[in-house]
Amino acid sequence: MANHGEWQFGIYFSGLVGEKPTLPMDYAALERAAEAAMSEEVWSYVAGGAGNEHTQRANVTAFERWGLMPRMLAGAAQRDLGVELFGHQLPTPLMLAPVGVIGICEPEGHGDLTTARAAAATGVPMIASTLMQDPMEDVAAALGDTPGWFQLYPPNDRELTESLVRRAEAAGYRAIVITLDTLTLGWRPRDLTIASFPQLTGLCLANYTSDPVFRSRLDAPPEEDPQAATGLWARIFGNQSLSWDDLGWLRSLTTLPILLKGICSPDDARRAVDAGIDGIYCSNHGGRQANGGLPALDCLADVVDAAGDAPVIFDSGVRGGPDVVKALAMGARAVAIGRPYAYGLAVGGQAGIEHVVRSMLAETDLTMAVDGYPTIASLTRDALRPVG
Ligand SMILES: Cc1cc2nc3c(=O)[nH]c(=O)nc-3n(C[C@H](O)[C@H](O)[C@H](O)COP(=O)(O)O)c2cc1C
Ligand SMILES: CCCCCCC(=O)C(=O)O
Repeated sequence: MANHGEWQFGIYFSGLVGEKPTLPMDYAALERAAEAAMSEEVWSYVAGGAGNEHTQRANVTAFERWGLMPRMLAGAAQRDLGVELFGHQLPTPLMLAPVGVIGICEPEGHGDLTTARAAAATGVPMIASTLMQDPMEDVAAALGDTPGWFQLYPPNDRELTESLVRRAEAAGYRAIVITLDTLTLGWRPRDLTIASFPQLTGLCLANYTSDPVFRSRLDAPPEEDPQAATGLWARIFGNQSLSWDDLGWLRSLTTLPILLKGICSPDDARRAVDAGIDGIYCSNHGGRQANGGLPALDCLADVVDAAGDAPVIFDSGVRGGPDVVKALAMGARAVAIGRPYAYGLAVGGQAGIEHVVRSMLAETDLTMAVDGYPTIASLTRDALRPVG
């Protein structure tokens, strides 16, 4: 079992003293290193967002509009970052958001397995995307004891949807995250310019090509006719007619907790909880889908209030420890990162993801130490003030 405590600031820092770090120590440097490490196609796809990327930038700057109120003599010499989620105790509130196509961020093309190994080494749960280069069963095995959740893009084929959910359950994933904000792809000018998207997604269909229902829909096995498999995937991927009426059926497929990802409206959060959904994932997909919308952070507090007792997971724009702390203070139960760990993978493989995760946790821990918040429960909205 890995020493998950390695992220604690004192331990992590002592490992760095006396050595010039070989991996970037701040987000801007990480971005520069990732751009240098990736091909133009991969960089455009991963770093890019919808439209002129206003929402993507606003996701990040929204955190600058909130300041943490430092409290003195608050008993924060020892911190406990543990949180409870669906009956499981997690060592920290950080999670790895689903990043489909992450295999393209490393030359060998097994980025999903590498991510799972980094998750296992750090104890930070991974949310495995439907769009992976390795089947979900292999990724679950690489996670070991570290929790994995399965992110579902519900296809336009009920039998296939059911098969994917049952496989996730059998493989040991502990929750199903249904992404609702990408039933069709957003307007992404960088990808439209480079026209690389079809080739990139065609590489990430392992969960489909390994599925008996998907295979039964093809005249020839995907190994013999990959083009037909990609064509079928393109036809069934997006279920744009999915509606609130389908939630009961999705709920009936599994006893695992179900979360809905892409929820920014408090009305939607309320409706989801009323429909028996167990958790809300407040996110605008890192600004990759709809441009011109609100920064996800601006939606978080209302979504938390509407969700009642249901836990809320947050992502979009989290770039460092203080952002994690602010989202928790707004009421998120856990906070996920997307691009930061994809960049870590590109820059340093498994060690690169671990570095990004441990740095973010060390900075979260240190922020809580310096600002006087010993536990996640001590972080309430009272810890936040609008800047200016
Ligand atoms: C390259 C890339 C691929 C993504 N693929 C998925 C996916 O397969 N499923 C999903 O629900 N979200 C996906 N997302 C969105 C992330 O889960 C997350 O919402 C977003 O990255 C958070 O914003 P951040 O990148 O600013 O941290 C993807 C994001 C990126 C950058
Ligand atoms: C046709 C839609 C593919 C979605 C690919 C993965 C994803 O979510 C992303 O943001 O990119």
